[in-house]
Amino acid sequence: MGTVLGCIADDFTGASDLAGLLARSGYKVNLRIGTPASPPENTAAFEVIALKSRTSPVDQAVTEAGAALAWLQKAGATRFFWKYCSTFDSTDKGNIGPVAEALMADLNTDQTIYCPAFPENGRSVFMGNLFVGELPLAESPMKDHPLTPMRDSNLMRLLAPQTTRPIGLANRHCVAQGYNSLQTRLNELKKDGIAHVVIDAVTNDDLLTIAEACRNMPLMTGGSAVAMPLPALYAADGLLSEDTETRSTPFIEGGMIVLSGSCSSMTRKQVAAFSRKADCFQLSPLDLADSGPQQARDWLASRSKTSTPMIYATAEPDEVRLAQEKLGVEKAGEIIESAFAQLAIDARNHGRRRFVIAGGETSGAVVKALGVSELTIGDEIAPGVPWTYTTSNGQDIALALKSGNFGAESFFSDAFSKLDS
Ligand SMILES: Nc1ncnc2c1ncn2[C@@H]1O[C@H](COP(=O)(O)OP(=O)(O)OP(=O)(O)O)[C@@H](O)[C@H]1O
Ligand SMILES: O=C(O)[C@@H](O)C(=O)CO
Repeated sequence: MGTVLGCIADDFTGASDLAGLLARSGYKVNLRIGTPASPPENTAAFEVIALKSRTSPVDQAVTEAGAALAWLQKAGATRFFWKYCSTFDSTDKGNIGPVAEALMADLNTDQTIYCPAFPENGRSVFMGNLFVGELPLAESPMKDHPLTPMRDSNLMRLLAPQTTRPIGLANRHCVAQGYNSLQTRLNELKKDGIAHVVIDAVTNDDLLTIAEACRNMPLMTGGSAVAMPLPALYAADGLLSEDTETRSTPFIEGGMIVLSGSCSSMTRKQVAAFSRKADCFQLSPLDLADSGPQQARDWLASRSKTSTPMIYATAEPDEVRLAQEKLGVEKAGEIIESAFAQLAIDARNHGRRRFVIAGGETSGAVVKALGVSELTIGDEIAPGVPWTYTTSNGQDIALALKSGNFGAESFFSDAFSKLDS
């Protein structure tokens, strides 16, 4: 039996989040960085391809997703999952809708679902509105995101400028009545020509109902949590030939480092907490634009191999706005990401082997720079953030790719303690 579920994620932290949640089932999950150039081999029942396309131009994101789909189809998959952020990170020119429509066309299917809910991380959807904790998305710190400020909480309205076909809702009352009620609602909406169905979910039980009702759709879309029940459902359907496996966590020796390019409110707290015990260097986009990353590189080179330094660009919203006004939004992001890419290579060349990276775009820049093509999923540090293992330049390394808003305040220390336990 080949791949049962083929997943395409729009960023690297999102891909490791999804792979980690699927891996909770014990079934093998492969996490590929970008679409492999060679035909599928050593495939798993669950394949996840990480793209760095969240903020790419639409045409590029659609082309990259199409190539990932074609590879996953060659691997044998007939069901697909399009993973985006649990806070629906996108703009009016965003890629969530266009990629979904392109995948639907390739798969010749008339309907898909949208469910970014992730109850373990406080994301819920009610009457089509996304909440972060108790706050509507547009009132949460996501309103100040550097690249995708979220200023509306209603998923139907957010999707409208990104799609060409009708959008509808299957609300919580329907989901709470269970699988049959949801299937009936989806069929009614399909008869009415509704291609894009936002589905409410507040609890993991809601997500189970949704996964049960949608598990055989050619395309599901959402955050990672709605995919989490799928392995057990496919196993019950007799679709999985292999047994579950116990994961072994390799011991990676060598120095540690934290690289943080996320400016989310949780990352800001994590950086503040870790800076009380770590040796730190703050990257300034304006200084980088003037004189490049040499100062940071020299600072890193002079750290003791046994210390755990943290380099961060993480800043308060006002500081971010100031840099963006001076440099432009894209340029500010790019300058920082390319500095992190260089610093990650330096860190590896200095013998550092255990990396905690905060932020999806930041993780994308670092993982690409380290020349990684695949990640093995290890133990979860916090919901949606597993340790992952790979090789870079012939060296075994461990990487934790932390989504901006995930993890407790003590996450960076928690991550390293987990490796030693
Ligand atoms: N001080 C700063 N000024 C301007 N831009 C910044 C600053 N610090 C970081 N950035 C940029 O902001 C973006 C943050 O995005 P990133 O995806 O890394 O974090 P995130 O969105 O919080 O994480 P996730 O996508 O996992 O939720 C990056 O492009 C980064 O380079
Ligand atoms: O869904 C989430 O919140 C994360 O996996 C993510 O996509 C962060 O970039």
